[in-house]
Amino acid sequence: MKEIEFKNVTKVFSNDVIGIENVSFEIEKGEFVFIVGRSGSGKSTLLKLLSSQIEPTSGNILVGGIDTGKLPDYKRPYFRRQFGIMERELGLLDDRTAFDNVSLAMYATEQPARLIKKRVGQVLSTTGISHRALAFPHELSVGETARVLLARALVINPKIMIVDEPTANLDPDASWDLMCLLDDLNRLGVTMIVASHSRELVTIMKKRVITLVSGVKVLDEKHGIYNSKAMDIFEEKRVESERKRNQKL
Ligand SMILES: Nc1ncnc2c1ncn2[C@@H]1O[C@H](COP(=O)(O)OP(=O)(O)OP(=O)(O)O)[C@@H](O)[C@H]1O
Repeated sequence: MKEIEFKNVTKVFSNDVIGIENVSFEIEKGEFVFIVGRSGSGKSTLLKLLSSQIEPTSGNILVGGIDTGKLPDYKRPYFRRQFGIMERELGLLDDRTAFDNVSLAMYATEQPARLIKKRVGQVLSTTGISHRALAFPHELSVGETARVLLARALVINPKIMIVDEPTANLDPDASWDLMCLLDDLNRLGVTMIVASHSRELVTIMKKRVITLVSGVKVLDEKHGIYNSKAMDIFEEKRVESERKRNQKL
């Protein structure tokens, strides 16, 4: 079943910078998809469009068959609850423990305190960080922080996980453990969309890989790899056609 559809989606920011250009793809329920590309290629823009944190300039984004552009404002908060978002920009609150940081994400769901406590305990255990539940963010290692961020994204029981650079700044062992955790969650049925710079991990995982070059989707492979050669070729072609365009002007 199609869970996500991007139809000719373009995002141009207010300064005329193109985030992504004419991108189309479909993602099935329960898929694991990597979004790869060099810095500035549009990975975060794509993820933010998907979770309705920003609006497309043109094109359509459908989630569960619903066109997000046609969603009335009053339905948006409920709509967003189907996404668990793990982004470093959405950091932890310094003056709250790991446990409280994760609990806060559940307050909007208006569940009783007893249930929130139970659910947070479960999720901290799933992400392997319950032993640090009472630690404050400055007392956590980078790897532990990543696990708390993951727990916070998971606690609302999302259908779709949007994960931006989960292994940034992690050592190889911690990166691998975290990737395996994402894989385990995916096997439980959560659709997983992960932007990553990690050449080795993307290649080892053998998942679907969507490759962006300068905001354009250039590859979409079922059991893909982090294909930096393809990125170079497409980047060269882009520069060449831009040069030709400029010469004509
Ligand atoms: N809010 C914004 N306003 C203006 N330009 C933006 C904005 N957000 C992103 N951009 C630009 O859009 C392009 C794509 O950025 P994006 O953050 O999506 O890339 P990325 O692939 O996630 O990069 P990185 O790997 O470095 O995080 C870049 O040229 C960036 O400068």
